[in-house]
Amino acid sequence: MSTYKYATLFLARNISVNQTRTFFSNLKCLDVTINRENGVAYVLMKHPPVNTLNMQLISELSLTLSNLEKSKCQGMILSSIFDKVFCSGLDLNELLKPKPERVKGYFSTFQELVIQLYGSSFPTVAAMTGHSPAGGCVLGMCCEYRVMKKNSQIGIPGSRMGIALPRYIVNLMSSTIGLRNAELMLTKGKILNTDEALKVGLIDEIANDRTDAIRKAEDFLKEYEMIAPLARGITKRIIRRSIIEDVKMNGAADLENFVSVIMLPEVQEKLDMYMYNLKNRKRD
Ligand SMILES: CCCCCCCCCCCC/C=C/CC(=O)SCCNC(=O)CCNC(=O)[C@H](O)C(C)(C)COP(=O)(O)OP(=O)(O)OC[C@H]1O[C@@H](n2cnc3c(N)ncnc32)[C@H](O)[C@@H]1OP(=O)(O)O
Repeated sequence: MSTYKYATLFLARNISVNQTRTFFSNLKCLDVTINRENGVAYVLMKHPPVNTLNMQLISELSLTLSNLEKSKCQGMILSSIFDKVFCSGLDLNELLKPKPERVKGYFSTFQELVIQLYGSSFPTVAAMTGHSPAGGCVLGMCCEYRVMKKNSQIGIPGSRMGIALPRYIVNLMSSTIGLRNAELMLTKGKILNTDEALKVGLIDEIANDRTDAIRKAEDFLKEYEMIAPLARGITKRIIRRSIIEDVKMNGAADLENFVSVIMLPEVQEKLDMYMYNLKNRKRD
């Protein structure tokens, strides 16, 4: 991200550039900055054009989370440098005509990222600056609070593509919006607009634009300033334990099962068609 863009991002919220420090400078798909005053980390995805979760972005997110845990950061805002898209989900190129070992490694790295983000000790907010389909929705659900820019879309279209989602994703959705809403949403592979997402509780607030999304995310984190981090972290882990333990127990079997489904000719055909439609659809 250019210095100008940084300056506008922080000055818009009365934080001087001097109050921030770049946490890592050698990441290709992320900008990670920490506000020295309050210890909040800004993790901004910057993998053009639409933050597709390729192996590099997933690995950098994972590395960053490990380092933030070690650095005792006080909170994290996960966002995107792009105004229209938060994250376009998993890289469909990884799912098309895949080699079994490669695709297994890919899903297992994503699964580890989900556990890491969902189980992080510090508070997390997703400032979703735009569309958040599938894997983008999953990243958001792993955070404790979600702010999404108006006129965006969010959801997981797995069923529409003939793919049953792994159990940990279904559990994550159920714990976010309740069993009934999760059933309706996931069995239909439904994508919601911002208002619908707010109504079912998939997001917590709507933002007018990117700056507003970041400001609302900061306001959420501010509420924790007077709360003891240890007590907060332990409570979060207790609440989140069942999903994390379930992934640890059943994640490997889920993965095997899921990979064999992805390799089925009929699923590959659907994915191929999906990709074709994506490349050839009318842009708005
Ligand atoms: C969907 C279920 C699959 C099941 C897999 C299960 C995995 C299990 C574990 C995880 C569970 C959670 C599920 C995750 C699954 C996924 O994440 S699969 C990916 C699903 N994502 C999508 O369907 C999003 C598709 N993209 C869009 O709808 C749009 O791109 C956008 C709304 C995000 C942005 O629109 P716009 O700004 O108009 O950009 P585009 O011109 O469409 O895109 C630019 C460019 O990027 C390519 N692209 C977009 N998304 C992806 C992607 N996910 N993978 C690969 N490539 C992608 C797009 O084709 C364009 O390329 P060209 O410029 O045409 O070459």
